Amino acid sequence: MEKKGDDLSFNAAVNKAASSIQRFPLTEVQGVPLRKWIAQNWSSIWAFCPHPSDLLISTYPKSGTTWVQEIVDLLRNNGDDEICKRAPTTERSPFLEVHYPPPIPSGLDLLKKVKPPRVIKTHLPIQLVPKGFWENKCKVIYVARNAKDNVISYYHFDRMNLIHPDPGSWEEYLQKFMEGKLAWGSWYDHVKGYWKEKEKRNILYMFFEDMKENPRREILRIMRYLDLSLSDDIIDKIVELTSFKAMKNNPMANYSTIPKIIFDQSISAFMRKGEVGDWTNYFTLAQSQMFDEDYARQMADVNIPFRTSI
Ligand SMILES: Nc1ncnc2c1ncn2[C@@H]1O[C@H](COP(=O)(O)OS(=O)(=O)O)[C@@H](OP(=O)(O)O)[C@H]1O
Repeated sequence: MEKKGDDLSFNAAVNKAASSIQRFPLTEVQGVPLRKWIAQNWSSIWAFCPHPSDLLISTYPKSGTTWVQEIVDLLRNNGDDEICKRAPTTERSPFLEVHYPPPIPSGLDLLKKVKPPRVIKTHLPIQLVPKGFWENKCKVIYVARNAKDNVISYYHFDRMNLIHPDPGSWEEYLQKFMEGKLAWGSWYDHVKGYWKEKEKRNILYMFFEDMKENPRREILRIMRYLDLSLSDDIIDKIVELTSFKAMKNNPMANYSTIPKIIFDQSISAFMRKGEVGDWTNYFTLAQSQMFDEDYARQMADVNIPFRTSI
């Protein structure tokens, strides 16, 4: 594995790797399309063994990962926003599988710099999560978002994320989502995989829509799952600090530290809208009907209570 990146700041390392940064096609790992650098480093990712005290936050991309990462960091630090501004999300809560061209540090490099109990982000579907998480009985928070808003958010993200394949037209993109061809594969398999295992593996399964509807209630759910106990005043403060507006304006949470040659936020902001129901601004009636029919087929074996409006 590339080690040189450890001593370089992220931006300096990105500059060094600039000529290798481009929109590459995805590469499959066990049938799941992933970024090529992740696929190339798959054996070291699969071999990663967490500490039993580590917490995994898992999501299909664009489901509310960053939001829950911020909530967890604040809960673990008693609502102290100064401590939670010590570093960007990417360093406070490293992204397990992420790899870039060298010398940019990988998620595994960043994880080595943080002492357990760590908060680890992943987008891996459940069958690709390294076995050590289950063997060590790590806690896992899974966040799911309704498919229609999820694909809209992902479409805008792929427009500005210059290391993902070009999203093409919205029409084409929607098709790729339904066929499981976007990075990290099928949304349908992802949300179902964790849903079916949630009791057996003690996974806290959350919904983006519930968090929008009643953030306080959902923050308390996370607090209890983490065996923490914070005062009402501190919970109120965390609700405020993790509002969409506060996080959009927080440089340590809004991904503004990622250089423009990777995330070009002049195309679309990482903290874009943060709403439920934005899909109605994009899906035509025909697309919505076609999507719903396909959704019913792909989700026929489960009954996950997704809401496309609140
Ligand atoms: N605090 C808060 N409140 C409401 N919404 C929020 C919040 N933080 C992030 N977001 C929205 O979540 C979307 C980004 O998802 P992720 O953090 O999962 O992205 S990533 O997969 O880690 O790249 C993205 O959704 P869209 O705005 O719909 O694109 C973010 O705006």
